[in-house]
Amino acid sequence: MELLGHLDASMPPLLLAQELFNSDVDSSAFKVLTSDNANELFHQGYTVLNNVLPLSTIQSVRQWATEMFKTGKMDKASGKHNEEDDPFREGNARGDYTIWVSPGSKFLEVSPELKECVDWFSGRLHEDLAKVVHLHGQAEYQLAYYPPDSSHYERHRDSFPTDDKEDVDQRRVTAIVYFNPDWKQGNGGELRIFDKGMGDEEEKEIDIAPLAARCVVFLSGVMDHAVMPAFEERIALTSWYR
Ligand SMILES: O=C(O)CCC(=O)C(=O)O
Ligand SMILES: [Fe+2]
Repeated sequence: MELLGHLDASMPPLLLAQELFNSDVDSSAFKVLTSDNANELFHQGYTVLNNVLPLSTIQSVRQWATEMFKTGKMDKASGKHNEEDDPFREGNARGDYTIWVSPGSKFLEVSPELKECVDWFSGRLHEDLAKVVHLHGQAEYQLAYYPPDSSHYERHRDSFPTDDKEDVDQRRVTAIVYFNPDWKQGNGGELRIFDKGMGDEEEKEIDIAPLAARCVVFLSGVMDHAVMPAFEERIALTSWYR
């Protein structure tokens, strides 16, 4: 986070990331985004879509993920193994359990509903995002389970800011869908986004409720974010596009 502070001070990360946006976006060809979503992503670095998947799908995936957790099939995200997989993210900062669910993963064979979700991410959403932002085509997908013991994820960023279209290492866009049909105020687990704007105003904290079938999309190298302590089981599927 210290290095990020220095980088941000020399150049607002949103300004850098805006260099990765395509200038002639045909929003009439979008399948899931709206032109408002594309504008928000450019001007503020994040945007929210609601009701992106059927509630029946959401409920099945929730049940399946809970079962996977209870039968010990998910890995503690802070475990050593995962840190080696994903050195960017600090293990002890998070209390969730995860599995990687990229296309071809065995988990997608046993849960057709989870496959439906990953297909949505890797298909329609990815295609729309690629019209807006210069992307290389690689993506990763991770299902996360936060136990209801005030598990959380501390403030962090998913990648370093970049304006380099040839840089294939940095994640560019993060998208997250939530699987919490009965979420209410007090359950916790909000996604907190720290909105620094162009750095000339005071930072704003935006709390986004992890509502079922809601999808939050943000620029991975721009937005600091955290998961607030969860007091009910909290399930999310995250994708990172490079
Ligand atoms: O689940 C969320 O809302 C955010 C998760 C997150 O920040 C991450 O996995 O990097
Ligand atoms: Fe994150």
